[in-house]
Amino acid sequence: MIPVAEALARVLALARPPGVEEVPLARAAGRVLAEPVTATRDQPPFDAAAMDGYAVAGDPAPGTRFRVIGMAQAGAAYPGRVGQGEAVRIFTGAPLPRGAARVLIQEDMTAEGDHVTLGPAAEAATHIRPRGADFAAGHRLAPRRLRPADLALLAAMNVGRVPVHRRPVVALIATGDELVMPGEAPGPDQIVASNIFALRAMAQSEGAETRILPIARDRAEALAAVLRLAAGADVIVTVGGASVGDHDLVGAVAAGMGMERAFYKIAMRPGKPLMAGRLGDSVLLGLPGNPVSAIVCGHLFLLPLLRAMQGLPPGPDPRRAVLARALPPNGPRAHYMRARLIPGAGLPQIDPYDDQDSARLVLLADADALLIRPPGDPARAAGAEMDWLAL
Ligand SMILES: Nc1nc2c(c(=O)[nH]1)N[C@H]1C(S)=C(S)[C@@H](COP(=O)(O)OP(=O)(O)OC[C@H]3O[C@@H](n4cnc5c(N)ncnc54)[C@H](O)[C@@H]3O)O[C@H]1N2
Ligand code: MOO
Repeated sequence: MIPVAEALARVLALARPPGVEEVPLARAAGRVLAEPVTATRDQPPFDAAAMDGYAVAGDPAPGTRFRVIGMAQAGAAYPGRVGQGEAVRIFTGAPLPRGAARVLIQEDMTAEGDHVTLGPAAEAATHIRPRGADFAAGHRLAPRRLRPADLALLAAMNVGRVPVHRRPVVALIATGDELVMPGEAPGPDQIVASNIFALRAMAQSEGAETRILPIARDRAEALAAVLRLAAGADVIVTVGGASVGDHDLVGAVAAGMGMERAFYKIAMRPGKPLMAGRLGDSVLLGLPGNPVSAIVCGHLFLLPLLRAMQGLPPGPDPRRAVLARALPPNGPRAHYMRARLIPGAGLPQIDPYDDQDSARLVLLADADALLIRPPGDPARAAGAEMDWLAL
């Protein structure tokens, strides 16, 4: 059994970036930018009016009267120059006419015919957005997962095609004679395959493309056939058949197909029988079958692997909370305890469930967090500060 941190390091060492592709901006949401992108223009590209009103020269005193000599609107500049005693009717977003130093907002002006007069309590602001005030040519957006505002920024930078990391392809394989797919009719000795649906959603949330393969029955040839179907995936995730029972075939079958094993068994609860290695061009993650074990291993190993493959910090990043109740000493394996968070003024409180059975999906679905107890963690009093991971 190796420690969790070492297992994670070995999993990450298996990661190979799946490469870079260019996608249209309209399809770049949630993708990870692969290299810095540089603006080739200033925004705004000219000094622009920030309000509707009148563009004038100088810094006129209250009561000044102007002759309106023309109009500027967004998309159509006033071609001439504005001089003393003159004003150009202007609208938000319009280029500021030459000679203008301020935009007087229309609420401060009284209009009569082709003249306007500045009222007594004019606003001091110039209401001008200088050229390049948002960004100048050369502004760089650094690699990151693209959020909606990033897409608007790239659009404003006039970047129509975006270099992004290719989505890792994840093949998910449930193993076991006892399993049927949701919606099928389970026999009397059967249950419904569940955890692969959580793993699939988790992988998709990290930008992966996922394929759920047929359930592999508990015979070596059947498992080998499904593993062959997974060829070409960047990551193959098997669930179940990882432990020491007579029907736990994943390690032996994958080894027979040439898997180079990185490790088998980790000092972690749940998740002890985790294995990882390289099978052909794929990283193979062999997760334990218990629903909670598989999903917790997904948070701790699959998601960091997918993030690393896309050039992101792998995480997971623990946060701090205070224990809502006392805990006895922990054993030799790190324990990732399902827990509820109770928000408070400072750090939240964290309250682990009494029942930490790795088959309890109801509790996992109810939980907010995994409370982390390191191997050999001593007894803890209520109020102790602890690390946790978000679910
Ligand atoms: N003698 C020992 N027995 C077990 C050990 C051990 O060290 N010595 N480890 C236990 C631990 S810890 C775990 S975790 C499980 C993991 O076993 P496997 O990975 O071999 O998983 P299975 O035996 O195939 O299944 C365990 C459990 O989970 C159910 N299952 C499997 N796949 C799914 C799925 N896709 N969806 C929902 N449920 C699934 C399966 O029916 C079993 O109930 O081994 C312990 N035993
Ligand atoms: O440690 Mo196993 O992965 O829970 O029940």
